Amino acid sequence: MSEQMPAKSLYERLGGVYSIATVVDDFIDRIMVDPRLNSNPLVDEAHHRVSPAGFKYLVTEMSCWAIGGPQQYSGRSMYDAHAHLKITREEWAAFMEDLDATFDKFNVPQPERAEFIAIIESTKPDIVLPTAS
Ligand code: HEM
Repeated sequence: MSEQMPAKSLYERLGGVYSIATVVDDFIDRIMVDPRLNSNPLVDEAHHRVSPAGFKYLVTEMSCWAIGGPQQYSGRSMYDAHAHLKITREEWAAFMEDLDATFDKFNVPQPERAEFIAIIESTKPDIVLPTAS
């Protein structure tokens, strides 16, 4: 790439909000019914309490914000949104498998996938707490 051409943000490379919202839509539909996640009664309760549309809105907004889009994330911090759910490492692994399945479905290219996953992984210490084993 020449020096004059600034690198495109991950947000731009993924196709902006219309593409990202489509990916989030598929992903949230997947995780909300995943028995490996809903076997945690706290997650199951929350998955049935929050509206899918609102959940998708917040996850889309956060995703866009985290990867260089113009959006401002207006939701809670990752710690505040998840500490009460006592999410385990096994549940985290299931969540990441669901994410892979969604990326496969939309043929998200490997470099973009890896960048996105690195951002998600950076939130793990706030979501999977040591007390949850
Ligand atoms: C095993 C992993 C995860 C599970 C089971 C999970 C589940 C949930 C549930 C059930 C809620 C609703 C909580 C409530 O209102 O009581 C929630 C909120 C949320 N989650 Fe997750 N989550 C996981 C990981 C992540 C990750 C990695 C991200 C993004 C990096 C994320 C982003 C969000 C956002 C943006 C909200 C909404 C926050 C708000 O209401 O203000 N989650 N999650």
